[in-house]
Formats: sequence, C-alpha cells, structure tokens
Amino acid sequence: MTSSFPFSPTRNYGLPSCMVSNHHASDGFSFGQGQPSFPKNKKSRELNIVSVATDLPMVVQSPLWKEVAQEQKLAAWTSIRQEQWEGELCVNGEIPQWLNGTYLRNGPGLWHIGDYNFRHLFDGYATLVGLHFQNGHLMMGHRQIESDAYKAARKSNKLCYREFSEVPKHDNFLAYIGDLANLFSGASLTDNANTGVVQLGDGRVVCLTETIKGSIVIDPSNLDTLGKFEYSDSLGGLVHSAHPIVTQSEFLTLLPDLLNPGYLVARMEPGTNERKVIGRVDCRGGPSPGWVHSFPVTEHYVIVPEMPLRYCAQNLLRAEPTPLYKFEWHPESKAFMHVMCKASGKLVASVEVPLFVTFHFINAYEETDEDGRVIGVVADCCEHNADTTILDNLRLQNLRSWSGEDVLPDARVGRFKIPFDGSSNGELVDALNPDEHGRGMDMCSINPAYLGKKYRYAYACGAQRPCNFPNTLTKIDLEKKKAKNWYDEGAVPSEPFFVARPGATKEDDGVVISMISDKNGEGYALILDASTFEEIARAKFPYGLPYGLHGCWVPKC
Ligand SMILES: CC(=O)/C=C/C=C(C)/C=C/C1=C(C)CCCC1(C)C
Ligand SMILES: CC(/C=C/C=O)=C\C=C\C=O
Ligand SMILES: [Fe+2]
Repeated sequence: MTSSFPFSPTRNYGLPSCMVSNHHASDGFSFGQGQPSFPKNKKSRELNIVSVATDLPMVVQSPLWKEVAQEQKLAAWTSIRQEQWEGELCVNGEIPQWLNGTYLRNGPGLWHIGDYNFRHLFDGYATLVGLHFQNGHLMMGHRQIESDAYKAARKSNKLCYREFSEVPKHDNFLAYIGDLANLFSGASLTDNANTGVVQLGDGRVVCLTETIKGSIVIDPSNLDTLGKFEYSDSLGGLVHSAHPIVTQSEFLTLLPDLLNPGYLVARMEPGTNERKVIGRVDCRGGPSPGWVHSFPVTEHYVIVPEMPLRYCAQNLLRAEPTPLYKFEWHPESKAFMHVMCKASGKLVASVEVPLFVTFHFINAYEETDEDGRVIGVVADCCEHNADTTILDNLRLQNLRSWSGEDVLPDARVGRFKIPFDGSSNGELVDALNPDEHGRGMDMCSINPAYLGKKYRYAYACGAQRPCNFPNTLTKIDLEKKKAKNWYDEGAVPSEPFFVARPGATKEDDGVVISMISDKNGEGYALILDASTFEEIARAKFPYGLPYGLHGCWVPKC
C-alpha cells in the first residue's frame, strides 16, 4: 500500500482540516452531527471491527464504538475508528520554523476483535501516529502496525496470540496443551509491538514491546510496516525490556532470564542485528527476575533494577488474568539495584533498596568526589510508592468508567542513591515534594543530550486531582524541586516528548510535544515551549485518537 504521508514536495495536498466544511466531508466521510469531518482527498480507511475484510467499507460506524462513546466521551480509551488517515492539520499558534522532522508515537489503539473486548490498556493492537513538522506546517497520519497478531486477528476474527492480559480461547483440551507448548517456544506470544518506537543509530525505525518477537521495522515516512526486526544472534529468550537505551552509537537492552533468575545486559551496534552480551547479573531475590519495563544508564554504567514485582511462571500459564497479570508481588524477596560497568561487564555495586514499583526510569548520572572519582550513581524513576495497584487501575473498564472519584494511586519521582563504597544498602527518596505534581507521575522524557548525565529537567504526566489517570503535563525542575503543570480540564495528555532546538545550549531550549484527548471526545496535538512551559501551538485532529504510550523524534535528514 502506498501513502502520501508525510509531505512530499511533488504532491498536492488538500486544505488543512479546519478549512474544510462538512459539505466537503459528505463525499464519503461523514460522522454525523457533532462528529468531526475529514478533509477531502485525505487517505482514510474505516476500521471494520466486526468483519475482517481487507477492503473495508468507508463509513460503517462500529456498534462497539457507539457503546463505548456513550459510556465515556474520551477518545483515549476508545478503539481507533479506522485503520489509517493522513492529512494536513490546521495550526493555531505558531510552530517554530526550526522544528523539522517527524514525531512518531506508538500505543495500543485497538482494543477489540469483532464483539470481543480486551480488558487491559496494554492489550490493544498497535496504532502508530506520526506528526510531521515542516516549515511551520503539520501533517498527521495514523496507521495500524501489521504485526502477525493483528493480521491473524483480522483474518480469523478472533484473538490468536497471547497479549498482555488476553489469552486465546481453546476449542478443546488438545488445543490447550498445544498452546502451552507454544508458550514455552514463544510461538503463542504476541508480536504486537504496541509500546514504543525508536530510531536506531543506522536510521532504521523499530516499534517495540516486551516480547522480543514484537520488534517491528516501520517506514517513518508513511508508517508502513516493513517487517520483523530479526536479531541475528543466538541469545534466545522471549522477553526483554520494552525500553532499550538507544543512541547514535548503540542499542542497550536487558534480557530477563526466567529459568535461571538474572538479567543479561546486551549491546547492539548500529548497522547490525546482533546483540552482544556485556555481562550478566544474578538476581539476589527470588523466585524469578523482577519485571524490567525500562532501566537507566549513566555515561559508564548500566543500572539493572531488581523490582519485587516479579515475572510469575504460574501466572504466565493462566488463561484468566490475575490482578497482577503475568507478575507477582514478592516483598519478602526484597528489592535491589545493580550497577554494571559498560566497558568490562563487571558489577561495581549491588545494593538492597526500599521496595519500589516503577515502569519508567527517567535518567541516571554519576556522582563524583572533588578529585573526579565516581562515588556512586543517582537514578530517578516514576515510582508508584511500592504499590502495584496502578497495574490493575489501567484496566479499560476502570479508565472508561470514571465518575469523579480521586482513584489514581499516588506516585512520585523516586530517586535512588547507590553508593560505590561497598555499602549494602542504597536509598530511595522523593526527588521533589510529590504535591508539586499532584502525586501523579509517569510517562517521562528528558533532553536526550543529557542521557546518563547530571540533568535538571524532566517532563512527565502528573495529576490534577480528583482523577483516575495522570492528566497534566508537568515540567519538573530537579534543582529547584519545583514543577510547572499544564492542564486542560477533563483531558488526557500523552507522554510529553522533548525535542531540542538545533544548536541549543540550554537544557530546556526546545519544545515539548504531546497529543491530547479532550473532554469532548476530540483531540489535538499540543506544542509547548519547553523553557516557559507555555502553549505555542495546537492543531486539532479530525477525530480523537486513542491514548498512546511512547514516541521518538525522527529529524529531517
Ligand atoms: C504496553 C506495555 O507497556 C506492555 C506490554 C506488555 C506486554 C505485551 C507483555 C507481554 C507478555 C506476554 C505476552 C507473555 C510473557 C510476559 C509478558 C512479557 C508480560
Ligand atoms: C500509562 C502508564 C501509567 C500511568 C500511571 O500513572 C504506564 C505505561 C506503561 C507502559 O509503557
Ligand atoms: Fe513504557
């Protein structure tokens, strides 16, 4: 399938969506009263979620979509309404002329097959959204990632692979046994790459999730699925950290070893598909490795977190989800932070730390004494006060049925201090008073030039209470221990993503991009000045988009 996204200088594009009237929209694209209309001549493909034909009718509105819309207006928790769309958006305000490139955002945007509804936010089939900025103009496009899991579901109209919480139903006992065997080989695990997207040092753009097979290469110019990212090494394993550390010169990943509890730290050079092991960390607690959704690095070290929320073999085998899904909370197994030298693979520190729960590390850096010797590392994360309930809070039913109570569990910027003096314990403290950001904290980004280095600013989603989900964009000043919050009543913003101004010397010289689901069921791209944290531009989408998780910036070459 070809696509005209993003701008092509040789093509003509229709008017930006704000300049197209409902009259134009009646040539095939109309969603009735109160619904946004599409601009003419834009590519769109209605997502027929009842049948699975490839050539889908254009304007059939799914009964499921209506049902969900009545319950909750937010598009954030509603399946994407069609497979793809692209077009120019009308910009209110001014996009800086220097902002040239594409912001890609990945996330689970389709939460049903036929009339079967998925349960958890993380189950949805991956929806990629691209915002292409050029000379103050903005094009938007979205497409479904053509994973095997997604294609099989469309073809057979049923769940075919194990997702985060969903397990395919078995017709008989033999099929169940076969599925268990396939679980061990990984064949029944999903490749639904719905968590993040990264650009490797060699330019390839890869969508990722927690399963290794769910690494999928896409074309950032048209959001086409190009194929699997096949690792050419023989490291094996089924799962990895959904957030590798990716720079121009390397790709660092953690591979939990579920059989012999520990983690492999591996590195891949740009231009290759081969991960090479830097070293291994044995778990100090048991019975299995802690969940590693992400991990931090400093300039010279890789930090391996061992969280007491651990993978659970029994829960992996279950057909029905438990409140902690494939994981289990083991406070008795304690929590640890291990620090490995990137160059030698040797462990330089391994300390017990207070119990913690985190999905996302923000950044880490080395602390030195007056002679420049490294005396320890500091690692910051979005920490859920050692409370696992956040995982179950992300069930779609909870997200969709909010009736005004303050049900978002408290979170903070947790700061680990890991000494290199042989101490057996490290500290975990609040990096700032969590009331600064409403005691909500997740979905963070930093200026990538400060990765692994002492830094001052982080951008994340905080909370304005009452709420059931992080609902502010928050700029955190870790030096002044202050936060500045952006809020649109009733809206859900996605991860604030920092893009530096070319040539910038100040850490917060750039913009922050987020996509917002607003209380009317619509949505818009928002651009904030990262320094003042004030809005500089927004651009309305043709319709609200589902919540997205993580993104990356692909600069214009
Ligand atoms: C979207 C997100 O943040 C996390 C997604 C996690 C997924 C898809 C996890 C999948 C898994 C399986 C399908 C079986 C093995 C365990 C586990 C990695 C949790
Ligand atoms: C959206 C989320 C947590 C919100 C909590 O306040 C976590 C997403 C994790 C996966 O990327
Ligand atoms: Fe994540």
